[in-house]
Amino acid sequence: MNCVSTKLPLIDLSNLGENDSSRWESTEIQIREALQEYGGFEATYINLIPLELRKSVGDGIRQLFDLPLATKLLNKNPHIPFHSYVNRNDSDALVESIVIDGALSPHVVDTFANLMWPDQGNPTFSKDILLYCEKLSKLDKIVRRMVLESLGLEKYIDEHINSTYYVCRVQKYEAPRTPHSTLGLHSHTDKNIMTILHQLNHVNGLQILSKDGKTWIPADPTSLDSIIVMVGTTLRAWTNGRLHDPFHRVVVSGDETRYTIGLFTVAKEGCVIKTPEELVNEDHPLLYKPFDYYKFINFTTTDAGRASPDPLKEYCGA
Ligand SMILES: O=C(O)CCC(=O)C(=O)O
Ligand SMILES: [Fe+2]
Repeated sequence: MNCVSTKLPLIDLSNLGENDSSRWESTEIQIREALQEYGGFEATYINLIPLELRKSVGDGIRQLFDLPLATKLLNKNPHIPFHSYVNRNDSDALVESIVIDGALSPHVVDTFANLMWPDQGNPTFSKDILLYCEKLSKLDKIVRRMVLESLGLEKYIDEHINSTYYVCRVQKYEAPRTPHSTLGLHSHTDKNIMTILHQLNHVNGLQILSKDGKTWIPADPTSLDSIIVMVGTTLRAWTNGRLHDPFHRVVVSGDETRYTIGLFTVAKEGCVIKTPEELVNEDHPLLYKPFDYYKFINFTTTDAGRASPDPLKEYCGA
Protein backbone atom coordinates (compact mmCIF):
# COMPACT_ATOMS: atom_id res chain seq x y z
CA MET A 1 0.00 0.00 0.00
CA ASN A 2 2.43 2.65 -1.12
CA CYS A 3 0.13 5.13 -2.78
CA VAL A 4 -2.08 7.32 -0.64
CA SER A 5 -5.64 7.31 -1.88
CA THR A 6 -8.00 10.12 -1.03
CA LYS A 7 -10.05 7.81 1.13
CA LEU A 8 -9.19 6.28 4.44
CA PRO A 9 -8.97 2.48 4.42
CA LEU A 10 -12.25 0.85 5.41
CA ILE A 11 -11.89 -2.26 7.57
CA ASP A 12 -14.69 -4.50 8.76
CA LEU A 13 -14.23 -5.58 12.37
CA SER A 14 -17.64 -7.19 12.88
CA ASN A 15 -17.96 -10.85 13.79
CA LEU A 16 -14.23 -11.32 14.14
CA GLY A 17 -14.36 -14.64 15.92
CA GLU A 18 -10.90 -15.68 17.11
CA ASN A 19 -11.76 -19.12 15.72
CA ASP A 20 -11.60 -17.80 12.16
CA SER A 21 -7.85 -17.38 12.25
CA SER A 22 -7.40 -16.57 8.56
CA ARG A 23 -9.87 -13.66 8.74
CA TRP A 24 -8.29 -12.47 12.01
CA GLU A 25 -4.83 -12.55 10.42
CA SER A 26 -5.84 -10.78 7.21
CA THR A 27 -7.61 -8.07 9.24
CA GLU A 28 -4.49 -7.71 11.36
CA ILE A 29 -2.42 -7.05 8.23
CA GLN A 30 -4.94 -4.48 6.97
CA ILE A 31 -4.91 -2.68 10.31
CA ARG A 32 -1.14 -2.64 10.58
CA GLU A 33 -0.80 -1.24 7.04
CA ALA A 34 -3.50 1.37 7.60
CA LEU A 35 -1.91 2.56 10.84
CA GLN A 36 1.54 2.69 9.26
CA GLU A 37 0.53 4.51 6.11
CA TYR A 38 -2.41 6.66 7.20
CA GLY A 39 -2.33 6.58 10.98
CA GLY A 40 -6.00 5.68 10.98
CA PHE A 41 -8.86 3.90 9.30
CA GLU A 42 -12.61 3.71 9.22
CA ALA A 43 -13.90 0.68 11.09
CA THR A 44 -17.26 -0.87 10.48
CA TYR A 45 -18.61 -2.95 13.28
CA ILE A 46 -22.21 -3.84 12.63
CA ASN A 47 -24.38 -3.46 15.74
CA LEU A 48 -21.52 -2.50 18.03
CA ILE A 49 -23.66 0.47 19.02
CA PRO A 50 -27.37 -0.34 18.75
CA LEU A 51 -29.40 2.41 17.08
CA GLU A 52 -31.45 3.09 20.23
CA LEU A 53 -28.31 3.60 22.30
CA ARG A 54 -26.81 5.96 19.72
CA LYS A 55 -30.01 8.02 19.67
CA SER A 56 -30.27 8.11 23.44
CA VAL A 57 -26.61 9.10 23.88
CA GLY A 58 -27.09 11.75 21.19
CA ASP A 59 -30.04 13.21 23.14
CA GLY A 60 -28.07 13.16 26.38
CA ILE A 61 -25.13 14.95 24.79
CA ARG A 62 -27.39 17.65 23.33
CA GLN A 63 -28.88 18.19 26.81
CA LEU A 64 -25.37 18.41 28.22
CA PHE A 65 -24.30 21.14 25.82
CA ASP A 66 -27.57 23.00 26.46
CA LEU A 67 -26.70 23.39 30.16
CA PRO A 68 -25.80 26.88 31.37
CA LEU A 69 -22.20 27.93 30.75
CA ALA A 70 -21.53 28.25 34.48
CA THR A 71 -22.44 24.56 34.92
CA LYS A 72 -20.29 23.40 32.03
CA LEU A 73 -17.36 25.38 33.44
CA LEU A 74 -17.48 23.11 36.50
CA ASN A 75 -16.08 20.37 34.24
CA LYS A 76 -12.45 21.08 35.23
CA ASN A 77 -9.46 18.83 35.75
CA PRO A 78 -6.83 20.67 37.80
CA HIS A 79 -4.14 18.03 37.10
CA ILE A 80 -4.60 17.81 33.34
CA PRO A 81 -6.07 21.13 32.23
CA PHE A 82 -6.98 19.92 28.76
CA HIS A 83 -9.16 17.16 30.24
CA SER A 84 -11.59 20.00 31.00
CA TYR A 85 -14.44 21.90 29.37
CA VAL A 86 -13.38 23.95 26.34
CA ASN A 87 -15.51 26.53 24.62
CA ARG A 88 -15.24 28.83 21.69
CA ASN A 89 -13.67 31.56 23.78
CA ASP A 90 -10.69 29.30 24.47
CA SER A 91 -9.95 28.68 20.82
CA ASP A 92 -10.79 30.55 17.67
CA ALA A 93 -12.47 27.46 16.19
CA LEU A 94 -16.11 26.38 16.48
CA VAL A 95 -15.60 23.48 18.87
CA GLU A 96 -17.04 23.16 22.35
CA SER A 97 -16.06 20.03 24.30
CA ILE A 98 -16.70 18.33 27.62
CA VAL A 99 -14.57 15.58 29.16
CA ILE A 100 -15.28 12.56 31.35
CA ASP A 101 -11.90 11.44 32.67
CA GLY A 102 -12.41 7.74 33.43
CA ALA A 103 -15.44 6.96 31.30
CA LEU A 104 -15.60 3.25 32.12
CA SER A 105 -15.93 3.87 35.86
CA PRO A 106 -19.56 4.06 37.11
CA HIS A 107 -18.38 6.19 40.05
CA VAL A 108 -16.62 8.72 37.78
CA VAL A 109 -19.60 8.92 35.43
CA ASP A 110 -22.09 9.39 38.28
CA THR A 111 -19.92 12.08 39.87
CA PHE A 112 -19.80 13.84 36.50
CA ALA A 113 -23.59 13.60 36.04
CA ASN A 114 -24.21 14.90 39.59
CA LEU A 115 -21.99 17.88 38.85
CA MET A 116 -23.77 18.69 35.59
CA TRP A 117 -27.32 17.94 36.81
CA PRO A 118 -27.06 18.79 40.55
CA ASP A 119 -30.75 18.14 41.30
CA GLN A 120 -30.79 14.41 40.81
CA GLY A 121 -27.95 13.54 38.43
CA ASN A 122 -29.04 12.02 35.12
CA PRO A 123 -29.32 8.23 35.48
CA THR A 124 -30.22 7.70 31.81
CA PHE A 125 -27.17 9.66 30.66
CA SER A 126 -24.89 7.84 33.13
CA LYS A 127 -26.13 4.40 32.12
CA ASP A 128 -25.97 5.16 28.39
CA ILE A 129 -22.57 6.81 28.31
CA LEU A 130 -20.99 4.00 30.36
CA LEU A 131 -22.39 1.37 28.05
CA TYR A 132 -21.44 3.34 24.96
CA CYS A 133 -17.86 3.89 26.09
CA GLU A 134 -17.54 0.27 27.10
CA LYS A 135 -18.62 -0.78 23.61
CA LEU A 136 -16.20 1.64 21.96
CA SER A 137 -13.40 0.38 24.21
CA LYS A 138 -13.88 -3.10 22.72
CA LEU A 139 -12.72 -1.69 19.42
CA ASP A 140 -9.63 -0.12 20.99
CA LYS A 141 -8.73 -3.44 22.58
CA ILE A 142 -9.16 -5.41 19.35
CA VAL A 143 -7.04 -2.92 17.42
CA ARG A 144 -4.26 -2.81 20.02
CA ARG A 145 -4.23 -6.58 20.28
CA MET A 146 -3.86 -6.84 16.52
CA VAL A 147 -1.13 -4.19 16.38
CA LEU A 148 0.92 -5.96 19.05
CA GLU A 149 0.39 -9.37 17.44
CA SER A 150 1.42 -8.03 14.05
CA LEU A 151 4.64 -6.77 15.64
CA GLY A 152 5.28 -10.18 17.24
CA LEU A 153 4.76 -8.66 20.70
CA GLU A 154 1.93 -10.85 22.03
CA LYS A 155 3.66 -11.08 25.38
CA TYR A 156 3.06 -7.36 26.00
CA ILE A 157 -0.69 -7.35 25.24
CA ASP A 158 -1.96 -7.72 28.81
CA GLU A 159 0.55 -5.23 30.20
CA HIS A 160 -0.37 -2.75 27.45
CA ILE A 161 -4.08 -3.03 28.06
CA ASN A 162 -3.78 -2.99 31.86
CA SER A 163 -1.63 0.13 31.87
CA THR A 164 -4.30 2.27 30.22
CA TYR A 165 -7.71 3.75 30.94
CA TYR A 166 -10.25 5.76 28.95
CA VAL A 167 -11.11 9.43 28.67
CA CYS A 168 -14.32 10.35 26.87
CA ARG A 169 -14.63 13.73 25.17
CA VAL A 170 -17.84 14.87 23.54
CA GLN A 171 -17.70 17.60 20.94
CA LYS A 172 -20.18 20.07 19.55
CA TYR A 173 -19.37 22.09 16.43
CA GLU A 174 -21.78 24.97 16.13
CA ALA A 175 -23.25 25.28 12.63
CA PRO A 176 -21.31 28.06 10.90
CA ARG A 177 -24.43 28.97 8.85
CA THR A 178 -22.35 29.74 5.80
CA PRO A 179 -21.62 27.63 2.74
CA HIS A 180 -17.92 28.41 3.22
CA SER A 181 -15.71 25.92 5.02
CA THR A 182 -15.01 27.05 8.56
CA LEU A 183 -12.47 25.64 10.99
CA GLY A 184 -14.18 23.51 13.63
CA LEU A 185 -11.02 22.25 15.31
CA HIS A 186 -7.40 23.20 14.62
CA SER A 187 -4.97 20.74 13.07
CA HIS A 188 -3.33 18.64 15.79
CA THR A 189 -2.09 15.17 16.65
CA ASP A 190 -3.61 13.29 19.57
CA LYS A 191 -0.90 12.83 22.17
CA ASN A 192 -2.50 9.80 23.85
CA ILE A 193 -2.23 6.16 22.73
CA MET A 194 -5.25 5.50 20.54
CA THR A 195 -8.36 7.48 19.61
CA ILE A 196 -11.75 6.05 18.70
CA LEU A 197 -14.13 8.63 17.23
CA HIS A 198 -17.82 8.26 16.51
CA GLN A 199 -19.78 10.91 14.66
CA LEU A 200 -23.20 11.09 16.27
CA ASN A 201 -25.10 12.67 13.40
CA HIS A 202 -24.66 12.93 9.66
CA VAL A 203 -22.69 16.20 9.73
CA ASN A 204 -19.19 15.43 8.44
CA GLY A 205 -16.05 17.44 9.00
CA LEU A 206 -13.08 15.38 10.19
CA GLN A 207 -10.05 15.44 7.88
CA ILE A 208 -6.81 13.49 8.28
CA LEU A 209 -3.55 14.71 6.76
CA SER A 210 -1.76 12.21 4.53
CA LYS A 211 1.62 11.00 5.79
CA ASP A 212 3.46 13.07 3.16
CA GLY A 213 1.69 16.15 4.50
CA LYS A 214 0.20 17.00 1.11
CA THR A 215 -3.45 15.96 1.19
CA TRP A 216 -6.28 16.41 3.66
CA ILE A 217 -8.24 13.16 3.46
CA PRO A 218 -11.91 13.48 4.45
CA ALA A 219 -12.79 10.98 7.15
CA ASP A 220 -16.50 10.99 6.32
CA PRO A 221 -18.04 7.84 7.75
CA THR A 222 -19.70 5.70 5.08
CA SER A 223 -22.45 4.79 7.55
CA LEU A 224 -23.61 5.85 11.00
CA ASP A 225 -22.13 2.56 12.23
CA SER A 226 -18.65 3.60 11.15
CA ILE A 227 -16.04 4.56 13.65
CA ILE A 228 -12.72 6.30 12.98
CA VAL A 229 -9.64 4.85 14.66
CA MET A 230 -6.47 6.95 14.93
CA VAL A 231 -2.97 6.45 16.32
CA GLY A 232 -1.84 8.80 19.09
CA THR A 233 1.70 10.14 19.48
CA THR A 234 2.41 7.88 22.47
CA LEU A 235 1.76 4.78 20.35
CA ARG A 236 4.16 6.14 17.73
CA ALA A 237 6.76 6.36 20.51
CA TRP A 238 6.06 2.89 21.89
CA THR A 239 6.28 1.31 18.42
CA ASN A 240 9.59 3.10 17.75
CA GLY A 241 8.03 5.14 14.98
CA ARG A 242 6.46 2.22 13.11
CA LEU A 243 2.94 3.61 13.45
CA HIS A 244 2.06 7.08 12.21
CA ASP A 245 0.22 9.62 14.38
CA PRO A 246 -1.67 11.74 11.86
CA PHE A 247 -2.43 15.42 12.00
CA HIS A 248 -6.17 15.93 11.78
CA ARG A 249 -8.62 18.81 11.96
CA VAL A 250 -12.33 19.51 11.64
CA VAL A 251 -13.78 21.72 8.92
CA VAL A 252 -17.52 22.40 8.84
CA SER A 253 -19.99 24.35 6.74
CA GLY A 254 -23.76 24.77 6.44
CA ASP A 255 -26.62 25.03 8.90
CA GLU A 256 -26.35 21.92 11.01
CA THR A 257 -24.52 21.38 14.26
CA ARG A 258 -22.04 18.51 14.36
CA TYR A 259 -21.76 16.21 17.39
CA THR A 260 -19.04 13.64 17.97
CA ILE A 261 -17.89 11.42 20.78
CA GLY A 262 -14.28 10.36 21.23
CA LEU A 263 -12.83 7.65 23.41
CA PHE A 264 -9.16 8.33 24.13
CA THR A 265 -6.91 5.57 25.40
CA VAL A 266 -4.64 7.14 27.96
CA ALA A 267 -1.78 5.81 30.13
CA LYS A 268 -2.43 5.37 33.84
CA GLU A 269 -0.74 7.71 36.32
CA GLY A 270 2.98 7.03 36.75
CA CYS A 271 3.25 5.04 33.53
CA VAL A 272 6.61 5.16 31.77
CA ILE A 273 6.46 4.66 28.02
CA LYS A 274 9.39 2.50 26.97
CA THR A 275 9.89 1.03 23.50
CA PRO A 276 10.20 -2.77 23.76
CA GLU A 277 13.72 -3.96 22.98
CA GLU A 278 12.29 -6.26 20.26
CA LEU A 279 11.49 -3.15 18.18
CA VAL A 280 15.03 -1.77 18.29
CA ASN A 281 17.68 -3.10 15.91
CA GLU A 282 20.18 -1.95 13.29
CA ASP A 283 17.45 -1.06 10.82
CA HIS A 284 15.35 0.56 13.53
CA PRO A 285 17.57 2.43 15.98
CA LEU A 286 15.88 3.68 19.15
CA LEU A 287 14.03 6.91 18.30
CA TYR A 288 12.64 7.93 21.70
CA LYS A 289 14.04 7.57 25.20
CA PRO A 290 11.67 6.22 27.90
CA PHE A 291 9.40 8.97 29.21
CA ASP A 292 6.80 9.60 31.88
CA TYR A 293 3.49 9.91 30.05
CA TYR A 294 2.10 12.82 32.10
CA LYS A 295 5.37 14.77 32.05
CA PHE A 296 5.28 14.51 28.25
CA ILE A 297 1.61 15.56 28.14
CA ASN A 298 2.44 18.57 30.32
CA PHE A 299 5.33 19.46 28.02
CA THR A 300 2.96 19.51 25.02
CA THR A 301 0.94 22.25 26.74
CA THR A 302 3.97 24.53 27.36
CA ASP A 303 4.96 27.27 24.89
CA ALA A 304 7.95 25.18 23.76
CA GLY A 305 5.79 22.07 23.31
CA ARG A 306 3.13 23.95 21.41
CA ALA A 307 5.66 25.66 19.14
CA SER A 308 7.43 22.43 18.23
CA PRO A 309 6.48 20.66 14.99
CA ASP A 310 7.21 17.37 16.78
CA PRO A 311 6.98 17.69 20.57
CA LEU A 312 7.71 13.98 21.06
CA LYS A 313 11.09 14.25 19.33
CA GLU A 314 11.80 17.50 21.13
CA TYR A 315 10.93 15.98 24.51
CA CYS A 316 12.57 12.58 24.36
CA GLY A 317 14.22 12.08 20.96
CA ALA A 318 17.13 9.61 21.36
O1 LIG B 1 -14.72 15.67 16.46
C1 LIG B 1 -13.92 15.19 15.66
O2 LIG B 1 -14.25 14.70 14.58
C2 LIG B 1 -12.44 15.21 16.00
C3 LIG B 1 -12.13 15.45 17.45
C4 LIG B 1 -10.66 15.39 17.76
O3 LIG B 1 -9.83 15.32 16.91
C5 LIG B 1 -10.22 15.40 19.16
O4 LIG B 1 -11.06 15.58 20.06
O5 LIG B 1 -9.01 15.24 19.42
FE1 LIG C 1 -7.89 14.78 17.79
